[in-house]
Amino acid sequence: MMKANKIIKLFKGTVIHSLEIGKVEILPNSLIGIDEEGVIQHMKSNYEDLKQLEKDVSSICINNGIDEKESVIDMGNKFLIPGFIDTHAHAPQYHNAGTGTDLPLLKWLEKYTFPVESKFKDLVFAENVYSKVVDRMLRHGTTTCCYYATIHLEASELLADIVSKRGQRAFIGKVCMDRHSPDHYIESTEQSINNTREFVDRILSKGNELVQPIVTPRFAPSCTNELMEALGKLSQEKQTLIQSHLSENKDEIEWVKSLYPGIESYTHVYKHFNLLNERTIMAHCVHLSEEEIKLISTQQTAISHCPISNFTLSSGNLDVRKVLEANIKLGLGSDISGGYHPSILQVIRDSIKCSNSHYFNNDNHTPLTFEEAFYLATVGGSKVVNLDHRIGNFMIGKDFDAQIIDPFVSNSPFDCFDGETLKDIFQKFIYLGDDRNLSSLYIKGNKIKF
Ligand SMILES: O=c1[nH]c(=O)c2nc[nH]c2[nH]1
Repeated sequence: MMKANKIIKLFKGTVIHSLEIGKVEILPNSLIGIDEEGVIQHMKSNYEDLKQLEKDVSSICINNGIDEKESVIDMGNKFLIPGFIDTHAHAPQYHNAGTGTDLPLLKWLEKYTFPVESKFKDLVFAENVYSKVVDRMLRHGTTTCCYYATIHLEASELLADIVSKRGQRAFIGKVCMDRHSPDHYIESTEQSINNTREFVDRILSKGNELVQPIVTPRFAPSCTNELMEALGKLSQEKQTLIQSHLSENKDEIEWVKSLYPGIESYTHVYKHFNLLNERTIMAHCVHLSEEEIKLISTQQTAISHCPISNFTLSSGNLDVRKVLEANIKLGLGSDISGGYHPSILQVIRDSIKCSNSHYFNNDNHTPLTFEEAFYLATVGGSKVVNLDHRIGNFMIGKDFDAQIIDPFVSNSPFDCFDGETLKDIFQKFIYLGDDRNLSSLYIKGNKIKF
């Protein structure tokens, strides 16, 4: 049984969240109370009698010894939604976001991505880019992010420190690459193993439960067997999450086939090295065979769907319906900077377009609805990072990771009209909203500056 702590803050107004895929609950006249740990202790909705709501506000304030004027946030005609969860982003690549959109994956890595990542050995350069990317993610309502850093130990730790300072919830990975990488951006096997262990220990020793290390073999082609094996063992020993890339681009898949002629498939390569389990997040997964989908499902591995990136690098389109039908954990990723936009709202829109494009070629594909895409950006993401008991929606006992959205802000990118329902306004926000609509942001109950 969860201990009910003293409520220190109340949020009054419309709450919108998902409890199950495809269903968005729109709950006017709601009351959410959080304790000093930022945990939701009270959640009641749909008061028909507003006097009763006010009575409850007063009695909660009296019972918890808090001042009504200071502790109650009346959201008025704004609404509360869960923070977005970005399940795949490359923090250093934010430097390049919006540029270098003309090449497919392997050429793009060589021409644009490795050169910029190699600059992160310079901590001044790193601090500038990392401060900006974390601030930008927060401004777009991303309360939890799975970040790739670079191969550099110190700069990766710096990213974790910046994230901690800003109060974001995140998984941070020091990238591992000990082969098929340029001379200016490669580590020895020994360096990669030792620095990853050191990185994991350093992050864990900081004791910030919101910021966790994640073991990060870049992708199978850039890691030797010895490194892959060591990373599988390390993540098992430390019980960390694992993130990598899988089946994004057809040339990449052919390359993996040539590197591992004896192994059944790209997905089986990760399985072979104990890197495909219930703590793993695989980005992209665009070209999986039926066998590979089955294996991912059996292993309870999660997929991060990155449609902006998949369109931009001309990688292909993930069939989300197939993934959902296989009962695979699925969330959304910006994949900065393969994906050019840091906003999960933009990723939601492209996930719907991606699914629609499947439908053009296959009548049996039911296109993703905006309600489903919103679920993937919130609850879906929470399952991907194995934190669905803590975040994703506003159930009692979960942490309060939330965005207060103002659809009527003076410079709003969309207009609302008389007679529109809350659902209409919410849908307009999903399709047309942006950071101008973000009024306040909370992570584990803390109000975040952005
Ligand atoms: O979209 C991607 N971005 C990357 O940085 C990367 N590295 C390997 N595979 C990758 N795919």
